[in-house]
Amino acid sequence: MSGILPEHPMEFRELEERARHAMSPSVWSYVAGGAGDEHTQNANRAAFAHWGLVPRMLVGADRRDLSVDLFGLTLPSPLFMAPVGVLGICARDGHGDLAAARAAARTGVPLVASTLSADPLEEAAAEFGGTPGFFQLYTPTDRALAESLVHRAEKAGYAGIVVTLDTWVAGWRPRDLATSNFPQLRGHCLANYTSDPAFRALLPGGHPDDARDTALTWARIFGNPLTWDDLPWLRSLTTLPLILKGICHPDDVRRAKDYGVDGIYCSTHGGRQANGGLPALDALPAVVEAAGELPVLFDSGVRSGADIVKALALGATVVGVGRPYAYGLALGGTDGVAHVLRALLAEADLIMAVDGYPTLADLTPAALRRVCCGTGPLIDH
Ligand SMILES: Cc1cc2nc3c(=O)[nH]c(=O)nc-3n(C[C@H](O)[C@H](O)[C@H](O)COP(=O)(O)O)c2cc1C
Ligand SMILES: O=C(O)C(=O)c1ccccc1
Repeated sequence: MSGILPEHPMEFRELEERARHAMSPSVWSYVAGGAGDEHTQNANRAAFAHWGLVPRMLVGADRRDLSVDLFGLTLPSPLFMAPVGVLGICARDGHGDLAAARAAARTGVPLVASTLSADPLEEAAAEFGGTPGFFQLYTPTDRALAESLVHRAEKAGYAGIVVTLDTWVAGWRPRDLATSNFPQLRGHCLANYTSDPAFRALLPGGHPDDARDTALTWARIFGNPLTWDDLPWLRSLTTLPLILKGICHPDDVRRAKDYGVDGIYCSTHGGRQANGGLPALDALPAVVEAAGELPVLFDSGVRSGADIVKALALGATVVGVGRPYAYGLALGGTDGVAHVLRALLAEADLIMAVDGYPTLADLTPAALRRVCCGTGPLIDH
């Protein structure tokens, strides 16, 4: 604050605005957009304004500890990068997965690497440095391919497998429909498939040289409408921590526990999949209660350090962001991602200092009050 201006935006609004100009219109509308009229996407954000942290004084919060234990790992902070399947096309050089992985190495903020990536999962893992990484699985209909992806992630050193359940079919996305634009159908971000022998075996010629064949084969096998009956098979694939993403109902949490999963990931996919749903933050308390000892990962609508603190107080073990770091990536590659993550963490840390909650253990629901009307509409553009 002594006169040197920051290179990257300090406010989410400006980050979003500048990212919009840095990205091509089709990438922008895919990343920024959501399902239907984006009511749920915006409600995800607005839900945070319905909670207020109650300041406590004379606590002596001059030192804070934001570290957290997750699956036996000690993370320096409770923030993570949610899986974003098009990081490759968000980055100017086409290697957004590597850039995000390098930002993870630099900040200690783990990346949940998407199945849909421009850089194969092994190459991303090689950039993690000492920071653990997680692999997000879109379970294909082809079981041999699912097994291959999980075993590759194990071999590459990933610390856990996140299985996304809410996206075996793409939601109703007017922005993408209006522009007839779906990146993977244009062959983007399929490196984990094209590098996999089990996927290659499904291609007409056994080789991914024909982009159209590759995209069509991908579209045919991408989405597996899993049921609870598939859970023993999924569980049998790995001894790594298994986390289910997209869980918002306490009964689903209890059932997942019965099948031996290690973590619950409460999310509404950033409002990209189903419109008209409840905000993820409103689902969180019941999910946390049902999860008991199991860690709860949370995302959807987090745009500030204050949002992180509120989600933690409502019981999240760790809190993820999606679009914000994708925007940082579009603006400034690894530096841009690290900037976004550090700004979020610095704000969370300062709020914990000023409001007198020096450790994560101090952040409980008792630190929050329900606020009647919030601050009016918050809209992602
Ligand atoms: C462009 C984009 C691509 C995404 N791709 C994936 C993905 O490949 N796998 C997945 O599980 N979730 C994916 N998500 C959902 C995110 O993991 C996360 O749930 C969501 O972005 C959180 O909401 P936020 O953007 O409001 O932070 C994607 C989100 C965006 C914005
Ligand atoms: O765009 C997404 O959010 C996403 O993860 C996805 C990936 C493939 C098909 C549909 C949605």
